[in-house]
Amino acid sequence: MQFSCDPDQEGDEVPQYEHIYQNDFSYRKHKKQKEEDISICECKFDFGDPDSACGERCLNVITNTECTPGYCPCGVYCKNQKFQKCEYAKTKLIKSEGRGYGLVAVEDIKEGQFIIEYCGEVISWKEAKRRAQTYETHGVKDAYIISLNASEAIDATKKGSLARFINHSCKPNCETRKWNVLGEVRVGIFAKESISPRTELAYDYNFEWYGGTKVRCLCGAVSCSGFLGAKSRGFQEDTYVWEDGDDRYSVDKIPVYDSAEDELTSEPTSKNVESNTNEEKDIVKEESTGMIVEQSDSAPMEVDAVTETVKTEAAEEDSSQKTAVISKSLPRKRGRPITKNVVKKHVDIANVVQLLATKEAQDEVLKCEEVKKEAAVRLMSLYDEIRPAIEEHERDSQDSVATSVAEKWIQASCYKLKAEFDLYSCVIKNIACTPIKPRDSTKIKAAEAGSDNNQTKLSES
Ligand SMILES: C[S@@+](CC[C@H](N)C(=O)[O-])C[C@H]1O[C@@H](n2cnc3c(N)ncnc32)[C@H](O)[C@@H]1O
Repeated sequence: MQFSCDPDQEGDEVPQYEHIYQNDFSYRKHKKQKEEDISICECKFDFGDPDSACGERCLNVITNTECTPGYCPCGVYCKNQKFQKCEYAKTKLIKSEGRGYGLVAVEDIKEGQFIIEYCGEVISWKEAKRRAQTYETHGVKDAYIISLNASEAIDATKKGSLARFINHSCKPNCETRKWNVLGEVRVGIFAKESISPRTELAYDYNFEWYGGTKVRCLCGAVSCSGFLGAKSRGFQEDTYVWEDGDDRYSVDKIPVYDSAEDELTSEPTSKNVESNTNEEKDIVKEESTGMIVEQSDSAPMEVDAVTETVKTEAAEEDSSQKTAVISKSLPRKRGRPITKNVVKKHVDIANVVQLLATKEAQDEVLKCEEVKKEAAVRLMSLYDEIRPAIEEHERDSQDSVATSVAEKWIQASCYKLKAEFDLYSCVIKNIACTPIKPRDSTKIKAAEAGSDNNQTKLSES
């Protein structure tokens, strides 16, 4: 159904989208929860203790799983069906300064409280990327696609709940959490702290920037990172001028999109336009904005099979808890190494081998080098194999990389490190213990005159 968000504001354009209270599954069927997959808690309802009905101590609550009606021992008293029953906090749609619409609390919200579900169309990642490109092409500035799981995203651009209006903040009072509801993963907005009425709700988008316009962040936090997606890998690689030991960066040439310029009105403060009670409402509309939903940034895995890279200090940024992410749709450049404060040390094995006088020593070093190359190739191809899992983890750290995948990665990484160690120790051993091959007769004579044949001459290299 369609509803108008702003019946009172004459002359204002109002957002046009279809309001939904449940995710839309046009692209695939909603999963049917199998009986053996239903998780039944051990709560027992006690009339004298209302908290006994699936509160904080409920095993399902602890594991972010909603109880299944008909199976919960607390029956109708079960309090762990908030997504299913749309038990949202009272909120109101407002015009936020410089950032289009936003959502504010209209009642006291407790820390940890479920506020609203982020509903939209459940689509594949492939479709999300395609749509993001299309939205961008059509000049859609706002992004409404967020990550759902390794293979799917939620697009609230055309169909969504009021959660689609929650803006980003670098110091947010809300966060996204994923819950398992009747066999499907659903995304909820939860309070990170207690929130008083008339306070705007905001969560950290962990926006991943892949290219295109850079949007100035207007969250107003003291710790604001300046741009949406500024903490993401793509943004930093594109924007920062890295030099050894120099953390300064240049933003001079960034073409900036200031969302304030797109404001429909110039009213400086929020104005209420709609509330999110569960009544059915008509939607208003307009082509919605394009955005892309991709993964958040986290410490990247680096694979460098060509040069030896020695990090002098941590190049990756802090990979603190990341939640949902919305980003531009350009494809990520894989395998692009982070170069901040990195010193490259290249050991030319061909040169080393030429120094060695005996064939045995040369063969030993060359064999170790082969093993090292194989280990690097193995790690590379493993990266390709497990990339979807890693990328999902980077997008959303709530989806942890499966143990089997992590084990494979650790094993291959250790194998590569050991191969490198073996190569370098083999080089050192042979340089130290093998006669150096003379390069010309002058050097031979000088060597014969000056020292024993067995003496190591590292300086002649
Ligand atoms: C999910 S929508 C939020 C609702 C949006 N304000 C609206 O009117 O529909 C995300 C978009 O809102 C804008 N936005 C959200 N937070 C912002 C912020 N802190 N600074 C600037 N723009 C922001 C950006 O254009 C972003 O792509």
